[in-house]
Amino acid sequence: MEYNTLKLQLKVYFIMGSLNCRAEPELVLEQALKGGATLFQYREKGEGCLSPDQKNALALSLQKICGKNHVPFIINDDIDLMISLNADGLHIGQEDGDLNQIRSSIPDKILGVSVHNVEEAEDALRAGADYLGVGPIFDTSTKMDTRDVMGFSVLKELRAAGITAPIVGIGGISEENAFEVIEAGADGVSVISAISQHVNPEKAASGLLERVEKGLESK
Ligand SMILES: Cc1ncsc1CCOP(=O)(O)O
Ligand SMILES: C=C1C=NC(C(F)(F)F)=NC1=N
Ligand SMILES: [Mg+2]
Repeated sequence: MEYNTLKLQLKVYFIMGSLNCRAEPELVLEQALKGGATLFQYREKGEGCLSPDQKNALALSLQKICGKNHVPFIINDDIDLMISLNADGLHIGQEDGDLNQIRSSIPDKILGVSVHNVEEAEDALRAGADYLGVGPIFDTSTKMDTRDVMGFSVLKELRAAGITAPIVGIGGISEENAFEVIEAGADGVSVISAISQHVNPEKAASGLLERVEKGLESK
């Protein structure tokens, strides 16, 4: 997908699985999209996450909600699920398989890769990644096995290295710090709990979008 279109879609990238939600996942997603979330990733991970059948059923239900709202639907890790649902894209980590092989198997899909430094970023882009997920920027209790918290510096380093590809920051991002994440060089913010744990996901999404837009204007 064209860089600029994808950069616009990365503004408020909501990620969620059944474990991350306070309320019913479908309801949380509906509200997040209503509030202005621009992209969605279904990430069913962690202790006690859904069984494959339950996961497939929830994925289908969430995909329909994204379709209704004309927001691309991305699957985390599970390429078979992505293919069986004909989802819009896949997000993978450094240890989720050979990137070149995955890229060639889904040439027309959005492919996102988690990276933690310039070297991983350049490798991912060479292999055909469409966007990079960079983090954890701040402390997070949502994912227990993250790399060390890196702060804004990694975003600045990637841009200083001449990387112009779409980048989204992730990890402990909220309305309070979203502006700085954009200023540091990200095209958007990716959040789980700031929306999924909020009593009003619609308000959470719109607040994040407003801070991201302000950050983009200031660059
Ligand atoms: C999936 C992932 N990758 C790096 S941090 C993280 C969790 C982000 O969750 P939150 O937005 O609640 O900090
Ligand atoms: C671990 C992850 C890191 N980044 C992203 C994204 F925000 F999509 F780039 N998603 C993930 N699941
Ligand atoms: Mg992964």
